[in-house]
Amino acid sequence: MALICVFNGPNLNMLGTREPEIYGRETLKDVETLCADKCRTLGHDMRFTQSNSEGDLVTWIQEARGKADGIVINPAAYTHTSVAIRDALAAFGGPFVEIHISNVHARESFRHKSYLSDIASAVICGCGIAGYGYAIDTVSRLIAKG
Ligand SMILES: O=C1C[C@@](O)(C(=O)O)C[C@@H](O)[C@@H]1O
Repeated sequence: MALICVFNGPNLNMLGTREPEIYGRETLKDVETLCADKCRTLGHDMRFTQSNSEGDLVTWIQEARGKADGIVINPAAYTHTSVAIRDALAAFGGPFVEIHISNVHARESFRHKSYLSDIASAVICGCGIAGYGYAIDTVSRLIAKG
């Protein structure tokens, strides 16, 4: 049994009411339920967290080192700005998948740049919250491969 951490960045606590035409009407609780069901089906433990603070995300990634087997992360706006989150993920050592609910490449040009994508095992975007399930499937497969 593996441990998969699912980390969520700023404003994702407002899912469901935040720009629903872009992010849909499902809440972060719905995302958590989807991820928990997926991890249970695959036989994995899960830690699911959200923070509006960059430092919390960096600390959680550091804490995952040596404890978690893989990470699924939606860094939200920090995707486009954070060298600190990139550095923490580079030091993690295991597979991580970057996920975005919306298709960031079909949006404003500042969202086309990610500080993480080139070191991620995979990047999923534009699939809605279903993308979290695909990300967990991918991380699980990579963990099994070793
Ligand atoms: O907050 C978010 C959410 C997002 O990561 C997504 O899931 O589509 C896309 C980001 O550009 C944005 O800042």
